[in-house]
Amino acid sequence: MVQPRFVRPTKSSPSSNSGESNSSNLYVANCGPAVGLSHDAIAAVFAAYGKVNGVYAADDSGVRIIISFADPCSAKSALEALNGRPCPDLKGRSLHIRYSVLQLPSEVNDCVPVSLVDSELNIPGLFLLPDFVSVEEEQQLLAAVDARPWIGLAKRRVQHYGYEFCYGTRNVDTKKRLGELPSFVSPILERMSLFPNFDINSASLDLDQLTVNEYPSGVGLSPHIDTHSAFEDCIFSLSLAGPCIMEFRRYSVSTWKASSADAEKSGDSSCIRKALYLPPRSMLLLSGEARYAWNHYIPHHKVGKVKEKAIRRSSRRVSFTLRKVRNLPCRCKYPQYCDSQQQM
Ligand SMILES: O=C(O)CCC(=O)C(=O)O
Ligand SMILES: [Fe+2]
Repeated sequence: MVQPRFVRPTKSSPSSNSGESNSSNLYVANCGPAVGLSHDAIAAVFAAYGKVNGVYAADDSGVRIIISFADPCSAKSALEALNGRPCPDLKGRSLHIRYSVLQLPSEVNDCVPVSLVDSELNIPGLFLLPDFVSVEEEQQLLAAVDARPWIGLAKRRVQHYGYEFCYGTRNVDTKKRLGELPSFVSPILERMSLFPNFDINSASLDLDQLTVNEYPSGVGLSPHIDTHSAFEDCIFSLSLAGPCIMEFRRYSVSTWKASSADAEKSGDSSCIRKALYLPPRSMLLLSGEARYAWNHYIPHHKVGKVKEKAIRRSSRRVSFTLRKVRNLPCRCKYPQYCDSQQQM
């Protein structure tokens, strides 16, 4: 079954009025499977306010969920009773609750024209190299990760090497080094200098963190900027097994907190949108402006349109995201998106 998609009501949305809403859906932060609270346990608490149609993961964090009530009055009562207070039946956790609205399929599918080459996007610091690995190397890399244990998230599977990536904080624990990167990525690391115009400081090329993502068809990734304080300038992503469309969004009004999908949900800031087709075996590099100021996003679609042709996602796409963990605060030129440079 396709999971419904929800967004927070915008200020101009007809369903919202000065923070009030007639939505029957609530966005609830600070509870979920990642803190030992099952969707059933959460549903039981909210059911005290009316019929609950469903509980859904709001994102991959495991601590943000959507409660869908049958009736808006139930949502209102639950919000008023539970928001901002410790909930004894949910391990005493304080719930942060807002209204959420169901996104219509037409809104989900409003796609931007998709480019096949990086230069067409005109985003400084974004590069795509097709055929970065051969078909044989692709098979070997897939076999190597398939021989190792996967970690199951709500909609996709992941593996972490070098340092573990924590989805709740979107950061790494620098004290928990898992070890060297596995030897199967060594040939890729040696090839990074193939990127043209490659005058980036070499410290950020000493890559020490690898996240392997396996996306089933139709599964994407919420818009985000990789946390500035977590990783250095260069972020590489190798696509294997299947293609995807990656969208890039630059929001005119944004804060670093907005990068964890909030920018998309808040709806109160306009953005420039561009999209690029990532074929299997290609390597993407996000650096400079592309890395620090643009959200990247993989739409949750099974079929995308590329140059008027429908492109069907294959049964899986596996990506290798290679980054360098940052040990000192970020000093980039984009303080509005930078958690290291926030004014208190
Ligand atoms: O799958 C990809 O290519 C991108 C993954 C990504 O953006 C991330 O792990 O932060
Ligand atoms: Fe990312």
